[in-house]
Amino acid sequence: MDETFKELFAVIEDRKEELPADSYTASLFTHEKGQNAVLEKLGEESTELILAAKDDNQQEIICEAADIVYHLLVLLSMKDISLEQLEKELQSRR
Ligand SMILES: N=c1c2ncn([C@@H]3O[C@H](COP(=O)(O)OP(=O)(O)OP(=O)(O)O)[C@@H](O)[C@H]3O)c2ncn1[C@@H]1O[C@H](COP(=O)(O)O)[C@@H](O)[C@H]1O
Repeated sequence: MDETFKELFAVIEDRKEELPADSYTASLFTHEKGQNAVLEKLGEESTELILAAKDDNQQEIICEAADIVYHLLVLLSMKDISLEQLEKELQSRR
């Protein structure tokens, strides 16, 4: 799992750098709404996650959780926050 997060974050960082035209991730970095594009997505996906949980729909919960993790990593990258910084914060709470 650790590797999956690192690999996904590395792809997101690459997309931020290279901005390929066919990349959804790149489109979030160049969106006319600015950071609001990813913030709105996080809001929408959070609502969808809540609804999936209320419905006790395990598969839907997994999908929405994955959407949130992906968009969260995009937001961290947008704000120049590293995975190590997130890890450090989580470890400080142990
Ligand atoms: N993990 C993800 C990921 N999760 C969700 N999404 C996208 O997030 C978008 C929003 O999800 P929604 O549920 O709102 O779907 P939608 O109805 O199509 O939304 P709209 O875009 O139309 O508003 C969808 O277009 C999904 O494809 C993702 N897009 C990319 N990744 C990862 O990022 C990598 C790079 O992707 P590209 O940037 O597209 O090359 C991929 O290999 C994946 O590993």
